[in-house]
Amino acid sequence: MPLKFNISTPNLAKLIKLHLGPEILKNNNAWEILESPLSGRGIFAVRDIDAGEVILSDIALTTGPTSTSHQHICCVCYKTLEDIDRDIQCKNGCSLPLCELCSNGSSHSTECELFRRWKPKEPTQIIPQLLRFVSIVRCLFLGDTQRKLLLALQANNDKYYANELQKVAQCFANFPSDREMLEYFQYSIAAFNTNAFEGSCDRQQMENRGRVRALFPLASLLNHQCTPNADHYFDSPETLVIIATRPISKGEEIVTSYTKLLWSTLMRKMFLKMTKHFECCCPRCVDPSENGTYLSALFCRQQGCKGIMIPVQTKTLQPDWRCLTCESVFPHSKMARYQDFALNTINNRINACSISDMITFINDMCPRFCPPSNYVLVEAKLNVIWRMSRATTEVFTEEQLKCKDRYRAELLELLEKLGAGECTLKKLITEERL
Ligand SMILES: C[S@@+](CC[C@H](N)C(=O)[O-])C[C@H]1O[C@@H](n2cnc3c(N)ncnc32)[C@H](O)[C@@H]1O
Repeated sequence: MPLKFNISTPNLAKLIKLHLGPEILKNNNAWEILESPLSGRGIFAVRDIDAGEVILSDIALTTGPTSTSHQHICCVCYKTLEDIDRDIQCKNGCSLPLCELCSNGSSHSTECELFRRWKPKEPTQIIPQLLRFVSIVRCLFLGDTQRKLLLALQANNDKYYANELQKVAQCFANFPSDREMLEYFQYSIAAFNTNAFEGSCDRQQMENRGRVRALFPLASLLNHQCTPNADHYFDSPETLVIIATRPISKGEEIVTSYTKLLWSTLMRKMFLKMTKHFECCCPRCVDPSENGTYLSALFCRQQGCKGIMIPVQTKTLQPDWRCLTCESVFPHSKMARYQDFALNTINNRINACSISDMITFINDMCPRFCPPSNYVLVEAKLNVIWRMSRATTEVFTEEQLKCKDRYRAELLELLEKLGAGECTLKKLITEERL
């Protein structure tokens, strides 16, 4: 089969239904695949859908561990491997982390054999690039329908994806040089980077599972909007569920966000351009006030002025900035330096401070150099709520608990202004399951 499978949209829909099978399709019929005015193919509602309703469930083509987990997980069942000092690598010498149960099962044997044949140069180390490559190697083992689906997905061309394969090749003494196989890997890397979902597959935090990276043929057709009408969660490592965050009318395109909801417009634009190769022109992106949230805002650089500055043009990545009070205009280069300063100062603290120092820093220091609406400060507050809801031994003062409640109320108000509806972030903040 040639690399890249050209298929009409109706035939792609048939193939996806074949992949999902009748049992899964039974309660999975609120959607259809059509050409999208946003880009290529998209998913559309065939009936009115309520907020909170499940729109669709999708079954992965392949899954694998992510490279960024702070704790090692089994690369087959994704359960966290408790004691990192214990021998957690595959007993047969492929170098991948594996739990006791999966090391005795058969699911890992084919990829294990390949890894051993390619000879990892550092077999006693767990190398992040190789963890990320597991999901790509598994594309070799797809059945006919699943392979056709993989090759029918959009796969953006990017020189960094070639680097990704090169870096993997350098980790092995005997990596294949066969052109067909390398092209298949290259294509699979591009398809993953364009379409894959990453997330925790332990929604209830009961199974002790880590983060997974997976490619879903139907959910890969979801286009992006910065204020989306749908969100997702992993029901298991192989199952992705898409839910409506607000009521969706029959005929409306179902869209998710590829970025974090609380990022500023410039941050989202840069991320989408660099990683997904498009410029978003949704209503949120063209509103300089960012739905009245002023997530980009920085203090005016004019001496004596206490106003806030926002980017004035919405189409460029290097806009001029204008003060809403004194109307001074500053070039992006100057404001970008100032934004970087705020970002680095706050992020350095996030990584190094205790929770109580972080609260003091947010309340007493940040207002001197960063408007409260700026997305970096918003993310810092989110981080405090997250750490406080996870802390099991620390005892907080009444004052600190009040701060947490205030941050929560501010964040919920922000999500309301953005029209984010019943999104996963709102649920996590409300239920303190961040
Ligand atoms: C996950 S795919 C979405 C499905 C894709 N439309 C297709 O036909 O397979 C992601 C790609 O779709 C395109 N895309 C998604 N949302 C878009 C939007 N709002 N505006 C322009 N292009 C978009 C971009 O090229 C992006 O890299």
